[in-house]
Amino acid sequence: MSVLDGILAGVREDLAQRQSAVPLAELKARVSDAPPALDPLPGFRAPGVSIIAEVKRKSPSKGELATIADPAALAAEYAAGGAAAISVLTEQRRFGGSLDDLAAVRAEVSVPVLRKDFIVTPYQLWEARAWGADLALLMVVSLPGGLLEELHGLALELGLTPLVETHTEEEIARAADLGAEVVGINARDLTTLEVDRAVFQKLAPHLPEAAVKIAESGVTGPEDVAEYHAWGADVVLVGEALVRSGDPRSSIGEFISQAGRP
Ligand SMILES: O=P(O)(O)OC[C@@H](O)[C@@H](O)c1c[nH]c2ccccc12
Repeated sequence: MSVLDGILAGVREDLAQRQSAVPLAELKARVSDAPPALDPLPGFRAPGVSIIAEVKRKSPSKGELATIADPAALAAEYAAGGAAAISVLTEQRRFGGSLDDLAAVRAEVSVPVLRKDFIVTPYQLWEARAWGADLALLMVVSLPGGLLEELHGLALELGLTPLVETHTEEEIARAADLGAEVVGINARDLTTLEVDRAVFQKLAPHLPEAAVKIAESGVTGPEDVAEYHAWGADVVLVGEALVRSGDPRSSIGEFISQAGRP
């Protein structure tokens, strides 16, 4: 079983528990009372590079990254540093996240918030919207056949901006067929956990010209952000380097200014 298969098995078990605790009707009621979702596109399309800053406690490849007792406070630092959006990992077993983290971050920041999780069912999109997300991650690798189209359509219906994540040329072709407006290339291969930022360099030319292009993973410092930007990234998603930074607010400032330099 690949790493991804193992993660998805745990996701489905945890999902079953949540579904019995919180019926879909309850989520739908919350969604109908929810304020409109925020549009991330203006921030993503701003001149220079934009940063999505991630709240990430741990990962399958590195284990514990940071003790984040107050995700809202961290997200506030990210927003103060100029992050165009905040990514909140909500997968519990491997990443130590939760929907409570999402709700806490939503209550704190006024920039768009991404639910970063292994979303494989409609219920999880209703959860994302009910707990305040403005974007939801759709990983092409875990959405075979018509499921990608189904969830992409539902996300749009709910007012969520889908971030369609790819890692291969074939997956980019599927995202393009979808008409995806926001397409990420994850430098990390989720079946092996290997990270190679050059994957973005190689595949970026295949991204739909009109799409917002997002480079994900493997950033260790400002020079990596500048390189992703030079390779065509409009947006760079950073987790580990920020949760481990002593001063995430100024780290984000460096990422943005360094990439902006000619
Ligand atoms: O910590 P990094 O190397 O900066 O990576 C952040 C982010 O790209 C990564 O957490 C991620 C990208 N796509 C995902 C899908 C599921 C879980 C996690 C991810």
